[in-house]
Amino acid sequence: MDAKALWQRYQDWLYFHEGLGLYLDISRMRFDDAFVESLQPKFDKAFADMAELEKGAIANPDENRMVGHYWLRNPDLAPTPELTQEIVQTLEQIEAFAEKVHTGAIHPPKSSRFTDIISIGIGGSALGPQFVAEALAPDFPPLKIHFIDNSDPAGIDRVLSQLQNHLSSTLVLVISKSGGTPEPRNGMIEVKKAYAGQNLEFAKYAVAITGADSNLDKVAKSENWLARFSMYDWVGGRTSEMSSVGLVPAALQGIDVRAMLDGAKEMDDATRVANLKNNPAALLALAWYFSGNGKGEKDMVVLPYKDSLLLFSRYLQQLVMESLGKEKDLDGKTVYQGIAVYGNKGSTDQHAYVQQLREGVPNFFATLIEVLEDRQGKSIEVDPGVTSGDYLSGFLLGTRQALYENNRDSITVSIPQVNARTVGALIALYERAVGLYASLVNVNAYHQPGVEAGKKAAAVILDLQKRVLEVLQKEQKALSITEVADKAGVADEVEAVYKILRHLHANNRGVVLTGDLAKPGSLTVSLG
Ligand SMILES: O=P(O)(O)OC[C@H]1O[C@](O)(CO)[C@@H](O)[C@@H]1O
Repeated sequence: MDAKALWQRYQDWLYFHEGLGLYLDISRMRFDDAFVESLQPKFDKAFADMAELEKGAIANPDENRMVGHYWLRNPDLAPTPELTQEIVQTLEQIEAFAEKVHTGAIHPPKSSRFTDIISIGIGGSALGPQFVAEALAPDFPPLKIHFIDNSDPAGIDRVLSQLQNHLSSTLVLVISKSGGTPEPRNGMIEVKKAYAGQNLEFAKYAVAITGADSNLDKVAKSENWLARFSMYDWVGGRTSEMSSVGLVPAALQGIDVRAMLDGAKEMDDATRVANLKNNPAALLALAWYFSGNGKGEKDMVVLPYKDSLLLFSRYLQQLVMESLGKEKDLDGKTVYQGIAVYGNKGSTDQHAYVQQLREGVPNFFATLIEVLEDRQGKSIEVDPGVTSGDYLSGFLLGTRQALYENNRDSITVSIPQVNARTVGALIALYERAVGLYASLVNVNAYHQPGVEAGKKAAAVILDLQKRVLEVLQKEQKALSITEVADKAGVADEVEAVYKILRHLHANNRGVVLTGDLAKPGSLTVSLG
């Protein structure tokens, strides 16, 4: 296409949301009108599915659940007055709690103010709060947030050692929708121990954000924790940023949660429009479908050209991949769906993997996130008439152009600045795009059977460890790895047995491996 035709295509396909000042440009995706027409029936169905979902249909049939994250930013849409009231009241409770913490009306036993937060959670109970903190927390927040999002002992130690002199003024948020996920449970137990080590009564510092009557809720209730906020079963983990999961940490950090909800609501209104060209989420879904042939054949590379949006790509990775990455479609047919998402930030990645994007295997499409405002206030010139922001903008435009010239497609999303409204809008835009795309490819976007399978597999290994230790205790003599596996009744699992023993050995857990480490089959193991 010549420059004039491209300029025309740009204008033909440009979507602009006036209230949010948000642009979406899919002109550099090479679909044609016939393709768009061919998808129209699928879109008609996707819009109808979405309307049903918003009305409270069981949109997650496997878990027999409604999917209601849209009601969080427009409670009047909730299917019953009780739900509407609950959403409104929870928001008020969150704001009142944050206000009391900020003024010191709620304070720790040995200090007049809380100064820090440890947020313990994983997946959707961490990624949204992390993204929003990075994007929106003020430079000097009323409370500084720290995250524990793994069962990594060294990672937990790092957070605790940074806070060792401030634990007495650190609030702990334990966030888990199910209240039974092992990683946050482990994090909570370790953090609790650290508080006990400083003679601090954990319950006076701890806040639970979890489903009513979950294990976590029961613990928090019986130990009389400082506060409990409930998480609804009709909000999925990866779409929970605008529920108490995201709003409690955001409000505590002084982020304008109402503005975030407003931005999301405005975007929801725009993405509810049952007209492809006037609906930015539908345009995104169209572009994804085109690029990957409706089968995820191309990866989505997300490049936000703004440091504060660094974690957007990681946030989207869960939202897109956990929602769309499914073996079976809604009719039970094996489809292996999904779209792989990765990314970091532009223009930094120019000096990392963009080399491959520009010249290497063309198995992706890029999404460039542009922020029109360079910084708050004036910029100095780094060259005559040129600012750092001009460079960043130039790198973005240059990358988009170079990719296109080498037959690599891209989408550009532009927002006026990074603020609570635009961040809320971005989250809502992608939530809806994922929902629509899921309808186009006929998968359930709201369950995660693969993750459950992974959790079960980990439990099997922990059970194996128990049996292996029992054998060693009973035998009280050196054994080969094969003998341990045989005696534990798991001859088929000899390799897993070896790895468990190696891990215990490496951590001085009373297991000693003797022999040539390069030849695992020759090792003997004993308790030492
Ligand atoms: O909030 P929970 O129940 O601890 O779950 C954490 C995460 O685990 C998953 O269920 C599976 O990874 C995610 O969907 C969820 O965000």
